Amino acid sequence: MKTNLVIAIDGPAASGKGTLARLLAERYRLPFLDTGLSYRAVAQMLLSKNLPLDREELAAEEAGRVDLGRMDKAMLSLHAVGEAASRIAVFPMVRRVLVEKQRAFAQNPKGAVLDGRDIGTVVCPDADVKIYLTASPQVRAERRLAEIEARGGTGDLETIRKDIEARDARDSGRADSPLKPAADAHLLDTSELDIDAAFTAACAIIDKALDAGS
Ligand SMILES: Nc1ncnc2c1ncn2[C@@H]1O[C@H](COP(=O)(O)OP(=O)(O)OP(=O)(O)O)[C@@H](O)[C@H]1O
Ligand SMILES: Nc1ccn([C@@H]2O[C@H](COP(=O)(O)O)[C@@H](O)[C@H]2O)c(=O)n1
Repeated sequence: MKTNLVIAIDGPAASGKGTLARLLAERYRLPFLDTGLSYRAVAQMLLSKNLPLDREELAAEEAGRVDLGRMDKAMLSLHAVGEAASRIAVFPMVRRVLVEKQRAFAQNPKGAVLDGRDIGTVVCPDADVKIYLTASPQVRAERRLAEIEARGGTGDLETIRKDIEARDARDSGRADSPLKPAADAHLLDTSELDIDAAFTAACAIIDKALDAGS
């Protein structure tokens, strides 16, 4: 019987990684880390100090100050912070510092669920189960808009879709740890799956992998 379980969830912007990862962490009673927040935290620190986003050493210095246990999702969820995060995420020095912290989190004796862009490829290449979650850009933009509207905000679907596509292009196109499925990842397209159906499909993938390993 396996006593330690590491689950890696990767995928493009607004594919539902965080939503799924959180549900899986509850289901399998594992600690959960949204690694995107760590890149957002670095960006937020630079923005709040009026520091430029294009200086690798400065960004790496701020990365050293990130405390994974004290990241405030609500504060970091601004669109502008996500954009800035994807700019500093291209820097190898920043990635090195954050990946070390993320790996330490994944070393929890129980295991962990981590979501991001490079979990299955770089942070936890030996994860027990890797899921690459995706959905069409149109569906992702519709979900993002619904989320904004549910919070009382407004947005333009076309603009959101273009932003999502631009973010995906930057994340997939960078030289260090680009967004891509690990060779042994299970692909899960949720374009036509609601949250419950996506969760059920992911649990089936995980339970099958656990059965095969036991
Ligand atoms: N299968 C699904 N069906 C419908 N809505 C979904 C589904 N999965 C996630 N959502 C919704 O889509 C939105 C984006 O999901 P979420 O924030 O989990 O994505 P993400 O991949 O973590 O985003 P980011 O790239 O910003 O980290 C949320 O409003 C969430 O409730
Ligand atoms: N493992 C990761 C996680 C995130 N990033 C970068 O951070 C940006 C913001 O991430 P969100 O998931 O919170 O939207 C994202 O666009 C990536 O550039 C990363 O590089 N690696």
